Amino acid sequence: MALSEKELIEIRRKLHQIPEIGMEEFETQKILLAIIEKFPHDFMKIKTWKTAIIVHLTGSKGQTTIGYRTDIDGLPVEEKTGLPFSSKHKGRMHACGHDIHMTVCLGILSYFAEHQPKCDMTFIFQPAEENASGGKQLYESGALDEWMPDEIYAFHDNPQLPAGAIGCCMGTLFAGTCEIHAKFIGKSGHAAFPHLANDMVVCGAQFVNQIQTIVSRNIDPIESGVVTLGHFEAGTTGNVIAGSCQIDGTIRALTQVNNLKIQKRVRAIAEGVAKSFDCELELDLHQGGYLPVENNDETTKNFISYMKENKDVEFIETKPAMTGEDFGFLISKIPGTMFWLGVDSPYSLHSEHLAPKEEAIQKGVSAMIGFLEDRQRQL
Ligand SMILES: CC(=O)N[C@@H](CCC[C@H](N)C(=O)O)C(=O)O
Repeated sequence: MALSEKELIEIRRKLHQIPEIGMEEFETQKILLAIIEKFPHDFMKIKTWKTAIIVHLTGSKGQTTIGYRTDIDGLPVEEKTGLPFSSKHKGRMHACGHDIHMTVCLGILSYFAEHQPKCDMTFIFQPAEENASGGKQLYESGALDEWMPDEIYAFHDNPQLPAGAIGCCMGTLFAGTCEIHAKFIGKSGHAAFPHLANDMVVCGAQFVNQIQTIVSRNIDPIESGVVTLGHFEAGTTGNVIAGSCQIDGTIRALTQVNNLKIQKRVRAIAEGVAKSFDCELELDLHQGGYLPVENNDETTKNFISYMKENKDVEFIETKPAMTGEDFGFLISKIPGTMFWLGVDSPYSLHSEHLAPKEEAIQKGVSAMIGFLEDRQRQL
């Protein structure tokens, strides 16, 4: 039997309690496999790659393969929702709602495992969306090759949209991102003798300030970009000059051209600051698979038109967002559509208080089963 709403909620709560960091999703994989194993296997094949699971359904007239992807990793966040089914893993939380993503994916899979699709279908449970470009790694491993989708779909939950609403737009949905890891290495010393040391707090502060000019001075104001430095660590106490400074952050831009432009400016400023402070610099700018999520024109036009016409779906045309997603890599290889599923929460993604509304799950499953059936009639 396809999973009922009650079963879906039970599964979501179970998954919510065991969040794991990217590429370490061993328990998550075990639970997912145990659930999938119970689905009918008449036309289903399963394989794993590291902590990923790939499920293939052979369609009755399978000439085209439709892909559907969920991510499965959690974040290094200490949960503070107070929910009775809060995370049991200290310092780990499904603070980006991937427990909702997995549950919706299982709901859709459970339906098609029972109702043979016309097209072949590949369901991808992908690790490490948050930290290690799991989608890119999986694609490049070749594990998808024999079941490679011709088109692919995925969603991200959105606390700002009503529970169960579907949001999407033509073109770019999410920004491309790039992690910044900068370490300035000078010389520590006594607070009273600055001339005998090389103070990396002052150096790091210069870097932070100069970085602020990139978006305001180097990016066309009609376009956009973000440079956020979320982590600054230097020194140990007030009367010791800090000998090193670690700064970490992230770049976001809606086009790859602007992303690369910002990366170039971050590098130039970091190198310039290091030179002017006569210190060493270790700089890592890491984009990995976090390319802009560029929705394909044909699949997205069709997706939006289905969702708008479906009376049971609340469809909201959204603007592009500066969130990143390594689905950007998969969608650069396979045409497809990414969309939002509303989960209505006053807290943002990555908040320790995020508590998505569970009524979104069944709504998301029903909307996607309807869409995927409609799509298969066209192919
Ligand atoms: C939806 C979401 O929140 N995605 C993450 C993706 C991480 C990107 C990468 N690790 C970075 O920090 O640049 C996001 O932070 O947008």
